[in-house]
Amino acid sequence: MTDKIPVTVITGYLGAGKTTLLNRILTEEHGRRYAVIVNEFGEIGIDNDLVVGADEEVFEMNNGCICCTVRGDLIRIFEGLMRRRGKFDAIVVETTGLANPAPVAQTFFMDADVKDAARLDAVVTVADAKWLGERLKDAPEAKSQIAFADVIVLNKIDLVSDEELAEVEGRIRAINPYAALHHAVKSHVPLKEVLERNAFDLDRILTLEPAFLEADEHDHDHHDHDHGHHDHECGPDCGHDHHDHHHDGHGEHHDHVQGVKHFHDDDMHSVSIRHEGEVDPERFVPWLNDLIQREGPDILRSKGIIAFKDEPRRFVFQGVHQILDGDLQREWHGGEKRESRLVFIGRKLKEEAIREGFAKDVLGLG
Ligand SMILES: Nc1nc2c(ncn2[C@@H]2O[C@H](COP(=O)(O)OP(=O)(O)OP(=O)(O)O)[C@@H](O)[C@H]2O)c(=O)[nH]1
Repeated sequence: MTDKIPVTVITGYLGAGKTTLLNRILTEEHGRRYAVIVNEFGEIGIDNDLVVGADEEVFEMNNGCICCTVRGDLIRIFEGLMRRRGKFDAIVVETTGLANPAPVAQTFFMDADVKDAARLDAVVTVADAKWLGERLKDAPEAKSQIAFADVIVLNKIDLVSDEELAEVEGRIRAINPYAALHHAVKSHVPLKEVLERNAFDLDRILTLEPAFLEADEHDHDHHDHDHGHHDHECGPDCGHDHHDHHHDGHGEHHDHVQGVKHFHDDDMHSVSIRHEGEVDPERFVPWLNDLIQREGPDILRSKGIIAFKDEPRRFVFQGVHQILDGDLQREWHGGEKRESRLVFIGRKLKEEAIREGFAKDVLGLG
């Protein structure tokens, strides 16, 4: 797994700050060499001119917005890149003009050659703090981009008040409580928070946000519980769960929970399941496959770490819509609790049915 080239997919709504982030990646001193694939649907290489001072080569995909074309193009470009392996350390795909990052992300699970050579490191969604709230109401693709994210750069915070920021962050968290979230001006985030994070090491995703998970599972309707405090009410020692909240000298905040209001999104949300113990792979795998086949159009992302009976290694899976990928990875450590945790993020998920299915089909209860 480690010798695979990490691929970062940057997505986000029109004008959110993706090119600004890409420029940062290409110009900042980080000692790494990035190959960049820019996705210019129906446009003629405008972004190329905006990518300043890049030593790296920029590959363009000019085509229509159709999944197969995207995959075909990406695979072709990717194969070309792979012939020059050794010239770069990682790949960044910017999906400008492509509302839905699914076909790009799926390529890394579907195509055998691509899968052997590369791994999807993270989907990074750049969001416009000023306009995201509106776009979440009227643009389904803006919502999907939030749901897909492993990392969210909440950009343009210079244009909003603290209250507006708390609101938009709350709305993001209602859809995706799992992504690492960074506030930014001009997409200024420490690049180590965005690139080569191995965000698919699900340990982080499945353990970092317990407060949000609890809230999401049990407290949908209470907008003013513990996490609904405003900044001025909540000092550094207040005891609320601030996670890794810190300043890095540029005014950005990371994984910022403080002051965030809690919302429920009627349309897009997440379901997490935690089973404190092992499961039988003979029961689990068919259940998961069946669920993903049935509900795949609505499940945008699925992720999990599973403790299989009589198996010393952890089974780790992830998926984009119906495309699932999973394998046995490292062994469970001595002190580690053998438990199974799964997360589904999607549209109008049938939460009760998913839970009941897990209890009945996997655990054999009821
Ligand atoms: N006020 C403010 N403007 C910003 C910030 N970040 C980017 N911008 C501006 O927003 C505009 C859009 O930024 P881009 O980086 O081109 O956004 P994009 O997501 O690549 O846009 P498309 O490629 O058109 O989808 C530019 O004029 C940027 O200078 C920010 O944090 N604050």
